[in-house]
Amino acid sequence: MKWNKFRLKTTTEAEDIVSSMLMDLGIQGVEIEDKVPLTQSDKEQMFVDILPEIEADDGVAYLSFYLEPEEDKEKILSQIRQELEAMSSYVNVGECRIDESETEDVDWVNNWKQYFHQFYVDDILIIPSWEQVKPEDTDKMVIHIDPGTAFGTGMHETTQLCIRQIRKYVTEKTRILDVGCGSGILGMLALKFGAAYSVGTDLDPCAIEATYENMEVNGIAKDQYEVMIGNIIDDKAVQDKVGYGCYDIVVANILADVLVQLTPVVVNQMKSGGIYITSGIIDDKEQTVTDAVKAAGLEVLDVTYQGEWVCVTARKN
Ligand SMILES: C[S@@+](CC[C@H](N)C(=O)[O-])C[C@H]1O[C@@H](n2cnc3c(N)ncnc32)[C@H](O)[C@@H]1O
Repeated sequence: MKWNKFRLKTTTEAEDIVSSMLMDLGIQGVEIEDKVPLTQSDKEQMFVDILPEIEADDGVAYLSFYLEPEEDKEKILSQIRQELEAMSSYVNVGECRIDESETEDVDWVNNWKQYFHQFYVDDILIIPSWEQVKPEDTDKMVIHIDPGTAFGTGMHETTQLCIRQIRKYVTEKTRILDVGCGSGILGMLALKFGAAYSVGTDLDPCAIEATYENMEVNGIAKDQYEVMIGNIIDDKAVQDKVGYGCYDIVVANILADVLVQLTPVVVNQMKSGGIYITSGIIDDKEQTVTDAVKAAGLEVLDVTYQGEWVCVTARKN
């Protein structure tokens, strides 16, 4: 289907209020493009692993929205112009030029793929499953990834922090539990590092589906990596299925506030002497998570950092 795309030029000062006005007029989904640096809180709230490079802020914001061909665009644009006129008495709405174009099917689901290309984390080649391994890389440790709509390209700092800690502690006897497996990247890499067995859990059915697909592309059998849907924090059936006292490593790359609830539960899944690797922690929340880890009876072994993100590694003694 073809869509009419409209791109409204305004200011960063007015972008939120203009965006709300568009929504109030019944427009579903407004894309905001600006160059305002993300705050710590934005980064935590967004917690996505693909972010395009951002240039210096110039105060300009573009709001894009789409209308279906049968919608009365002249009526809607006229309402928008009236609202912008009224707003201009109390906020700098800027130029308010509205450019129109026609676009083919909007591929909301796959647009991110333009930002995901093969790259290295240390000596590990992480490659989208639609790209080819170059001849000079065939001797490398390679992991093929298509996260679909789940998290876990390996590009995010927190995933990389977890990868390094898993590699540090994994042995050939390791049974690892990845809570919040997303694309399955951590559990699969643990197996490539030599672990015996991985279990992944996630709340999100798309993550479970992506993990199965990535296992297949990477030649990982279902008897090496078991994937379970559900919330281990409060679902006893999931806790029972995952099992108690049987993991050498538990990794959880989830936001700090979830880790605080998760830690006292998941400690029961760990063997004595087991390692707990947690990331997803923006630096403001480091203390909150280390406090929760200690309160659950774990000994903090290591705190590592990349950008504004933190990884806390602890042991169950
Ligand atoms: C940041 S992603 C991490 C994905 C992958 N492990 C990585 O490191 O790239 C966090 C994942 O945790 C999942 N999640 C959040 N809360 C959860 C919970 N209570 N139990 C299981 N999964 C959870 C989310 O659906 C998401 O897939």
